[in-house]
Amino acid sequence: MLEELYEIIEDRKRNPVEDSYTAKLLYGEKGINGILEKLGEEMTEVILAVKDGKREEVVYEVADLLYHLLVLLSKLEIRLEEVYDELARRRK
Ligand SMILES: N=c1c2ncn([C@@H]3O[C@H](COP(=O)(O)OP(=O)(O)OP(=O)(O)O)[C@@H](O)[C@H]3O)c2ncn1[C@@H]1O[C@H](COP(=O)(O)O)[C@@H](O)[C@H]1O
Repeated sequence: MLEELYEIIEDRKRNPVEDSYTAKLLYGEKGINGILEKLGEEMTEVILAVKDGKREEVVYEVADLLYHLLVLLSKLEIRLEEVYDELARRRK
């Protein structure tokens, strides 16, 4: 799932169609700061949902957070495999 979504994001990077939220994030005038702002907001929304004990909202907000993390990785040209390799390196 994460790989598939990452590939769709990469496709939007190559072919930035006008109605794409992803393309707006990747090529917005705020640059990487726009993506970082959204990540901060989404992390806060996860924390608030956890504190409110709203399980369904936690799932929803974590999905938002993962999507925005993938957009960040794509912007920085970091492949998911690099993150997987790092996790594998730490595995005990
Ligand atoms: N998985 C996602 C996804 N998750 C979250 N979001 C967007 O992230 C934003 C979350 O922001 P907020 O929580 O602040 O909600 P909001 O108030 O609607 O957002 P803003 O108006 O404040 O930006 C929403 O606009 C969501 O639509 C996503 N946008 C796109 N995707 C996937 O990305 C791919 C490419 O989509 P497009 O870029 O739309 O073509 C497709 O496979 C989509 O399913």
